[in-house]
Amino acid sequence: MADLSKRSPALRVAIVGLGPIGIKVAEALDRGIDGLVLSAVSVQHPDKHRDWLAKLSRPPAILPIDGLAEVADIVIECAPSKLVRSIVAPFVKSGKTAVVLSAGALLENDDLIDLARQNGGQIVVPTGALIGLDAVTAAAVGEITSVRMVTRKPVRGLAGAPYIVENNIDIEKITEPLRIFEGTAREAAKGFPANLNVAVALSLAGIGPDRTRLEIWADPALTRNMHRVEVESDSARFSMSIENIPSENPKTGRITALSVIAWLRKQRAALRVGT
Ligand SMILES: NC(=O)C1=CN([C@@H]2O[C@H](COP(=O)(O)OP(=O)(O)OC[C@H]3O[C@@H](n4cnc5c(N)ncnc54)[C@H](OP(=O)(O)O)[C@@H]3O)[C@@H](O)[C@H]2O)C=CC1
Ligand SMILES: O=C([O-])CC(=O)C(=O)O
Repeated sequence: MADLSKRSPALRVAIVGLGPIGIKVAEALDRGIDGLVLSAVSVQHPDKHRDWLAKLSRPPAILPIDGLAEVADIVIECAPSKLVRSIVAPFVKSGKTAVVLSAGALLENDDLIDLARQNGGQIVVPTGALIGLDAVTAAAVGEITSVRMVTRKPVRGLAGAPYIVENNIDIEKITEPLRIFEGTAREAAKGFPANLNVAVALSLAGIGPDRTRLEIWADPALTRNMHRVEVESDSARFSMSIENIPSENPKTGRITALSVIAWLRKQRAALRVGT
């Protein structure tokens, strides 16, 4: 039988944003993840979510973002990228953990990483909609010579991106696959802030946002968001690809929420697999 006296108190988790990612993570926490409890959520329109939240077995508090650090040890950011700073700073400043899905925003707010370092906090970028960041971080312990990613998305998954608007690309009129972007992960984060967090996560795991190269294709025949990554290093050469089924938000792959749930399950697990 488990010796209950050896158990640490439950880690309190807060979620910002109840879009497709936040809802799935909240449901998983409410069903039960060993040693974790959902203490609070923050949303833009609380009235839209009140009924749903009341049906959870342990409804969390609905709080403004600046009230979360008082009631939680971990915050999961699954909200618009402009909110990353206001969500992450209070947690890492008090030595706590912030899980960031809008990874692109970390490039313009990289002082948050110093803030975490100085205060014993931690910023976690989960694998999210991508694949194989464990292999990329392992290869980066040695020397990586190149990381290339090719993303292919249905037109719906790219609509509204600033790069498309600024360059007057009429993606609705595309009838065959078209390469609409070629550049670095840093450039992609600016041009596609809600569509290419994965490229930034890959760059942070490997050789950084200025050396990670990316192509983006709009493909009207696709129904899935596809990412193919190729890595050359002094320990291994590998390529990986993933075909993501979109969630209710066509920009967000279903697997993203599952990646966060998998990370949460590891926090108090007796066996952790993968780095
Ligand atoms: N790293 C990765 O692999 C991936 C990252 N992402 C990123 O994850 C993030 C979340 O995506 P997704 O789940 O699709 O979310 P959505 O974009 O569909 O929803 C955003 C949520 O944020 C909430 N929100 C907006 N403004 C505020 C505010 N001021 N205060 C509190 N909450 C607010 C909204 O509240 P309300 O419902 O009340 O309007 C909504 O619930 C996005 O930035 C996306 O780009 C997505 C896929 C993969
Ligand atoms: O990176 C993102 O923000 C989303 C993405 O590509 C995906 O879900 O496949």
